[in-house]
Amino acid sequence: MSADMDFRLEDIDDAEIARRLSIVEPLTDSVRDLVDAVIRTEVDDAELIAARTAIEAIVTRLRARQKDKGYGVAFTRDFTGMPWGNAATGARNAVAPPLRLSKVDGVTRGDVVLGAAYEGPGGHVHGGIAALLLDQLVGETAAADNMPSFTGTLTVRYLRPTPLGPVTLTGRVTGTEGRKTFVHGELSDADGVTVEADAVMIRPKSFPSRDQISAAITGHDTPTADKPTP
Ligand SMILES: CCCCCCCC/C=C\CCCCCCCC(=O)SCCNC(=O)CCNC(=O)[C@H](O)C(C)(C)COP(=O)(O)OP(=O)(O)OC[C@H]1O[C@@H](n2cnc3c(N)ncnc32)[C@H](O)[C@@H]1OP(=O)(O)O
Repeated sequence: MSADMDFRLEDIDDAEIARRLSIVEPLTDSVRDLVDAVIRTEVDDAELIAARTAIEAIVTRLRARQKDKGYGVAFTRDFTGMPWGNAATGARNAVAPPLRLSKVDGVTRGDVVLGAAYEGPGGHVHGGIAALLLDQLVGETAAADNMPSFTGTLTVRYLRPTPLGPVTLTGRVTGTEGRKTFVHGELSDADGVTVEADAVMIRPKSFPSRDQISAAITGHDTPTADKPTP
């Protein structure tokens, strides 16, 4: 598995990450807004056709220079990950709601608003979207030292329909056994839990160590703690 994974070095510091995010996040937000507008607009056909022409022109401009495949996962020298294409959280991915998770006292938590783009049953969240968010939640909950575990098994129980709107995710580790980490995750609306998940997360035996990734991206044997010169 590791052979296919796209790790690369972005030799930048925190200020440069913040600068890039300040440019791309508003762009991604605009595209997210576009998706929502295309779903909800009631303008006439001529306006829809005009919009399509304008959007196609923008796509052509953006494709003037582009990567061959997905964004991959870039790391800085001090091992800050930049998974900006990630389907649930990616800063450059308008498909991502986007989910932002943080860990406090062993609990991973995040709030996100799910709008029209995430609909399954009318007015309610698509079951696949709930599973996507829970998968990311259990992944980040199991991750240690910025090194991921992969989802081996994700069991999802839909307790009641989740209305579109604000939801909260919480996850906690319930046990470990060798390379396996067991995680429980919940997705809730204002009235309580709507979907819950239990996951077996596995640190693959073939996955490179942090030092090996560092060596691969920097050409050195060990990660350097030094920040690059801006
Ligand atoms: C990516 C780089 C990131 C850098 C990040 C920057 C920082 C970010 C930090 C955090 C981000 C988090 C982002 C999370 C994203 C969401 C998570 C996902 O969506 S992951 C994608 C979906 N999952 C897959 O594609 C797995 C595909 N499957 C595999 O790769 C393998 O099958 C794998 C790793 C699951 C197991 O492979 P083996 O070769 O290591 O496993 P063996 O050695 O056979 O078994 C080890 C133990 O695990 C059990 N096991 C194996 N497969 C299992 C399974 N599918 N379910 C349950 N248990 C399983 C076995 O029974 C064994 O248990 P016994 O030690 O005997 O007790």
